[in-house]
Amino acid sequence: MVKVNVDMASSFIRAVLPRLACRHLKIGNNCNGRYLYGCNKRWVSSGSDLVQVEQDDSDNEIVVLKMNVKPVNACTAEFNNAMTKLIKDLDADEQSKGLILTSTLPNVFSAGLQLTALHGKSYDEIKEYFSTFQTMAHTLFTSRLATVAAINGHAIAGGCVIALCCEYRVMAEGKFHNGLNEVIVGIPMPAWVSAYTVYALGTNTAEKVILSGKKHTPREALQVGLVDQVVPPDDLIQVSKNILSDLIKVGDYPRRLSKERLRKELLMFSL
Ligand SMILES: CCCCC/C=C/C(=O)SCCNC(=O)CCNC(=O)[C@H](O)C(C)(C)COP(=O)(O)OP(=O)(O)OC[C@H]1O[C@@H](n2cnc3c(N)ncnc32)[C@H](O)[C@@H]1OP(=O)(O)O
Repeated sequence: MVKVNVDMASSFIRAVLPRLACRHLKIGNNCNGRYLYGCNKRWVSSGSDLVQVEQDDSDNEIVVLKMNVKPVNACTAEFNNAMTKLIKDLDADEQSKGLILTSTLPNVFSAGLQLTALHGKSYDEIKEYFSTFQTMAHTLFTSRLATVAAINGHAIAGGCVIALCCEYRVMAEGKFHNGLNEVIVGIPMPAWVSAYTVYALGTNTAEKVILSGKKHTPREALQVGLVDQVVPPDDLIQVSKNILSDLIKVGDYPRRLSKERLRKELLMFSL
């Protein structure tokens, strides 16, 4: 489990918990299902239905992961752990080449951290919860698989971070927002999230995006580079599949090693 920066956790607790005390958020939590895919020789499962797994091609090369934490895909600890397990299992499965990350919910990709997980919790419990999110993000960011985020709705704060961990981001047109609003909700941005954002957007734009806390429309998100493409909602998955197919055409070994080399300089923020 990765360590969470103590200053960040403590500022978060001071800044945000009083506001949370005023809200009573509820969240759905389904933990019964198991999702199998592929032929008899292999299977991957999150051990829960918080993430649904779909195989997408006869060669078992592409997997679609659908976040499924009603009502807004807030990242519960259970969800973070399920995602981490799934991505690690896929990484270990040589047949798997790429994954598309999307959501089962019609208008929300992810609302980020589960704010209710922080209310009334001890400092150590909050640190532990943060580390489940960071471990999940780190696992996705460093996955050997080609990764595409198919953003089918709002991607806020941690939801935007999950998308930034992917190599390519496609967003559906619509009345959705995409952004890093941490400073608005009172969270000093953790260094590792800033580093991932700089990696995706470049320093100057990342600074503007992070310090403004602005929530962008899909078109605005495209302009600042939070997403690479905006498409009609009905085309989202097919476009994502086409992109992923192109990404995995490249020889697996050179691609894998190059991705590792490109991203490894950021690992210091994640260990
Ligand atoms: C380890 C450090 C990482 C640091 C970086 C990450 C930080 C974070 O992620 S902080 C989280 C910041 N997230 C947000 O500010 C998003 C807040 N939510 C929204 O803006 C909206 O809910 C929405 C745009 C995502 C969806 O809007 P809408 O479809 O209108 O749904 P509602 O607002 O009515 O929400 C439905 C339901 O869900 C509850 N809820 C919303 N967000 C969260 C959340 N993040 N955690 C837990 N619960 C959440 C909301 O309260 C509603 O509950 P009920 O009133 O009980 O129906």
